[in-house]
Amino acid sequence: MSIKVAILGFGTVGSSVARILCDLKPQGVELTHIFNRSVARKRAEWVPSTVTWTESFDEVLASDANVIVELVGGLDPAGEWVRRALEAGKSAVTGNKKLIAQHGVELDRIARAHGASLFYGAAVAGGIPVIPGLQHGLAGDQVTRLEGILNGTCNYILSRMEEGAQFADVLKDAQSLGYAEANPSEDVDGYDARAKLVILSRIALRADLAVEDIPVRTITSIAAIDFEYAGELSCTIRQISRAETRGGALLATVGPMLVPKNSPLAWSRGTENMVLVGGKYGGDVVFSGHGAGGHPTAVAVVSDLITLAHGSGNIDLPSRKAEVSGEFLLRHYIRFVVKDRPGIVGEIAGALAGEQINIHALFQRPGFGKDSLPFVVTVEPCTNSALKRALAKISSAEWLAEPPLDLQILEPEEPLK
Ligand SMILES: NC(=O)C1=CN([C@@H]2O[C@H](COP(=O)(O)OP(=O)(O)OC[C@H]3O[C@@H](n4cnc5c(N)ncnc54)[C@H](OP(=O)(O)O)[C@@H]3O)[C@@H](O)[C@H]2O)C=CC1
Ligand SMILES: N[C@@H](CC=O)C(=O)O
Repeated sequence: MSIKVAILGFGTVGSSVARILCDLKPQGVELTHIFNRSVARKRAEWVPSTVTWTESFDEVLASDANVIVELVGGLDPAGEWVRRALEAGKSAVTGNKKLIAQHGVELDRIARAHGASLFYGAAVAGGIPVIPGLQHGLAGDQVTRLEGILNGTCNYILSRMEEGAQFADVLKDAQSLGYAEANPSEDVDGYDARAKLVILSRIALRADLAVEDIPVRTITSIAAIDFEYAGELSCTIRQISRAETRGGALLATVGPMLVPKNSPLAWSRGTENMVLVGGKYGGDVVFSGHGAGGHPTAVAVVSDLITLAHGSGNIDLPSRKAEVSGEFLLRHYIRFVVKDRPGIVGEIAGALAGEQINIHALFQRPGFGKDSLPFVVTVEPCTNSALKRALAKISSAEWLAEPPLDLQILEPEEPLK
């Protein structure tokens, strides 16, 4: 089978897809159209003259291109364009995790109803073949657990902060290198990773989760001092996404966590992503590689195009709607910054004891002024809600110089009692 391809969106990923198609010329894949707003400024001399540059989606829809590659991003108007293309019987390939997390099930239904296919291998973990790996390679297992690093921008920021860089500087670098989303809050506040976790949960756990049900935490509250205290616990800090089935329940969460330095997750640097998949029959499988950036992501898009050109469709793995709980039972790291005076630790211990939460350790580095003194309390495994109630009891204490930072510590979880 031969496919004619129209790329929608000639930005970081779209231009890399065009570049790879022009360089590799994969058999049966012909680039025919490039669509972008104000397209004249996008023209590149390395694109063959046979390719039509256009600002009109209707022109693409009316053309003989039978596959659209949506790399515009966001829900609107990109979602409407994908829907209209599928309804016209054209297949679609996209890297748009926001769209697939929220409307993937419905778009897949539309594709099947019109004899088309919908591929989104680039939507999770950039160039790492985790989606085809789950859809094909692990379809024969019963996956019960997903855990990993799903956002390259956060990993880039946190691994650079670990080396001493400042948050604002590294975020700027991530934006200029094309890793960050158009609105970087999607990355640093956890929404991008959450959308990816929803997609992976659908494929691997066969659970259809509502995006907004998964608790997310921002990485913007992490400070240099947290890497120092994390180091004293033989840990570093990474944005971790987790989902697992436990009994009848589904637990899921996204946010910065303390990761033991001997965990493979701690070794990931820069834009590397890593996904650990736990299967009932096959045990653990790890996927890793570059999760952001034009070329790695474009590899996933071009691989989807080659799969389509070979006439292969997706395996239908039905998912069921599932309710989410964020109540993992884990140790926590709590960093306080206080206006120092006697009795503070006693008040904290009292608030924790009121929720049956036991202190595990207490760290206080010398060398800080009394007006803004950071110290850390770690606690034995407890749920988020119990800890939240305990911290609420001291939230208006006059000695708090800033709200406490609470991070889960990633380690094998104690069995639920
Ligand atoms: N960058 C990455 O590392 C990865 C990105 N993705 C996903 O891939 C998609 C594209 O990302 P990326 O290439 O980084 O984004 P960019 O912002 O670099 O590219 C988007 C392109 O779409 C164009 N565009 C935006 N809105 C419109 C519109 N309304 N009409 C016509 N053209 C429009 C933009 O034009 P203009 O230049 O005028 O803004 C730009 O050329 C997103 O869904 C993203 O989440 C997935 C994995 C990794
Ligand atoms: N902004 C995203 C890009 C890839 O999905 C990220 O940083 O991971």
